[in-house]
Amino acid sequence: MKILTAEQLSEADKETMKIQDITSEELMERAATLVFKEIHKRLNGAPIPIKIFCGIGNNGGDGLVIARHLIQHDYQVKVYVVNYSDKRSDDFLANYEKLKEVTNNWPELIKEDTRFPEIGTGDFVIDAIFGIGLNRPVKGWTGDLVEHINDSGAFTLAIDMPSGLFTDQVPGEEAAVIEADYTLSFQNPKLVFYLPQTMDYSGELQILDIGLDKELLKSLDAQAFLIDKEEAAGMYHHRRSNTHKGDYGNVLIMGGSFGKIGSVLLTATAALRSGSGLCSLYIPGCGYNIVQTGLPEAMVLTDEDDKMLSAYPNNFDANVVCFGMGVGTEEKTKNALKELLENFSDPVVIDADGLNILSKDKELLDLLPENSILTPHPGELKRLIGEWEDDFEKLEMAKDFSEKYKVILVIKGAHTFTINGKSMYVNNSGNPGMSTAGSGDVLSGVITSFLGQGYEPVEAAVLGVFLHGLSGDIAASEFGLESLLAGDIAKNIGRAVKKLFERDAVEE
Ligand SMILES: NC(=O)C1=CN([C@@H]2O[C@H](COP(=O)(O)OP(=O)(O)OC[C@H]3O[C@@H](n4cnc5c(N)ncnc54)[C@H](O)[C@@H]3O)[C@@H](O)[C@H]2O)[C@@H](O)CC1
Ligand SMILES: Nc1ncnc2c1ncn2[C@@H]1O[C@H](COP(=O)(O)OP(=O)(O)O)[C@@H](O)[C@H]1O
Ligand SMILES: [K+]
Repeated sequence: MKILTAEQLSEADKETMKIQDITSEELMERAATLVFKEIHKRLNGAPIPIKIFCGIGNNGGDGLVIARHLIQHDYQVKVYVVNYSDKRSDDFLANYEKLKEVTNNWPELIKEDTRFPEIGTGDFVIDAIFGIGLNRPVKGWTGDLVEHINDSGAFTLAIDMPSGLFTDQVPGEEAAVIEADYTLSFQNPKLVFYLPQTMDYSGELQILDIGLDKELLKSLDAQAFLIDKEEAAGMYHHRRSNTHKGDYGNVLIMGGSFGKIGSVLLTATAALRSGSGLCSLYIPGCGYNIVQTGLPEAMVLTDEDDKMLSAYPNNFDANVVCFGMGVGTEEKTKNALKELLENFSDPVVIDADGLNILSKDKELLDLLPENSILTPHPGELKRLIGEWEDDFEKLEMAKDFSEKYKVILVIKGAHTFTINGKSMYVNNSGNPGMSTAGSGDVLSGVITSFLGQGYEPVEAAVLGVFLHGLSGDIAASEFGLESLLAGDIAKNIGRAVKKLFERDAVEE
């Protein structure tokens, strides 16, 4: 799904009104009624005190429409109008009048000197204060109200955006932002929902299709693409019957050092579990028995050094090489990487210490074959591209780096970002159980495998990241978050592929 900016979305609102010949009030009614239906589906008439905080713009207008429907369905609703300005929007005013027609319990005005209403932990708060129209940080008494809501401990549902959150910048230290438990956002996801600095504000996310014109949305340039099951399934290459192992790639994984042979074992297991036809490992001598015993399906070549990699096996005919897990950053090992980059012209996958070597000796970056895939976690990324002020700057720096060296960056995290020049792909699978040693090694194996099987490099990265996360989700549902081992992620890749083509109960 496309991630769009606030400007694109409000433009799409306006264009849709023209195309569908509807008023903005009608569009608001449509959007907010969908929100009401979601709430009604879950509350099912429960007599919980509902407190709706409405701004005076169109986000507040949504809040008023939701209030009207809830009142008409006999919910206990109290509406507060947060009077941060006197410039009420037309649709806010229209819906204010409509609300007065269905209740005598009129909205209460909250102004600068008003004592904030008490909010119990058992209340249900609806945040309709600011949406995508936010144009400056929320401070002063409005900020105090936002903090008051956050401190209440009540379940908070944000409409479109948690109030105080911008779509295109981080809120800033002093600014107040609603910490929502759930966000129902309109039409398309927003980038801030997925960035490490801001993702916690939105809580659980649901995107509501409010029926903006499909053709119009198709024509817009995405700020980024959110990758879910549907997008991943579209990238997957089905295996044909009439094939043999030579059709599925011959990958070489160069990794490990004394005490870190397990890492390369994880990568190779993941490559084979992801469908590689042939998988060979190039490791220091000390790992030979370990790997031959641990993974009989793999072939093993050893370096002349017993404890670390010191060379690249130039005579080995692989179609993809992955380098870096557990290798350390010794000079000898740097030479091994240099030899690889000087002798291999197809895309390579570089992870972990391979990245740290590149960071220490940036001249090596110029040797990277075009479309190579680099898979840094944030620490490795910082060493590679330098410090950033905030997540938005990080993404710009990463795009510049990707363009300059013509490589694909896979920035790992709760939502992994794959960056290919100006294009960004945001992963939407995975769970915190995957914050465990070796899960990155598994990811490199999955990506390497897909690259070896002939996927376009960016698809190998994006699909690999998604399946790695989905496999982690399957493993977590079996073992629980705490017990998840990186090896479990590798083992479940096949199940993850199957799941791509299963229909979820809710979709049916
Ligand atoms: N037809 C439409 O355009 C639709 C709009 N919808 C809703 O409309 C929202 C956008 O509405 P608006 O553009 O009216 O904007 P908001 O309701 O988000 O904000 C209202 C106004 O507050 C002012 N403001 C911004 N930051 C402020 C701050 N920190 N302190 C004080 N005042 C501040 C701005 O002048 C802004 O226009 C969406 O998020 C969505 O909820 C939906 O009803 C769907 C249809
Ligand atoms: N909270 C999380 N939610 C989703 N995925 C996660 C989470 N934590 C970690 N991961 C994933 O697990 C992997 C961790 O990689 P990395 O930090 O390199 O681990 P290691 O170096 O131990 O192999 C990445 O693919 C990352 O996206
Ligand atoms: K809001």
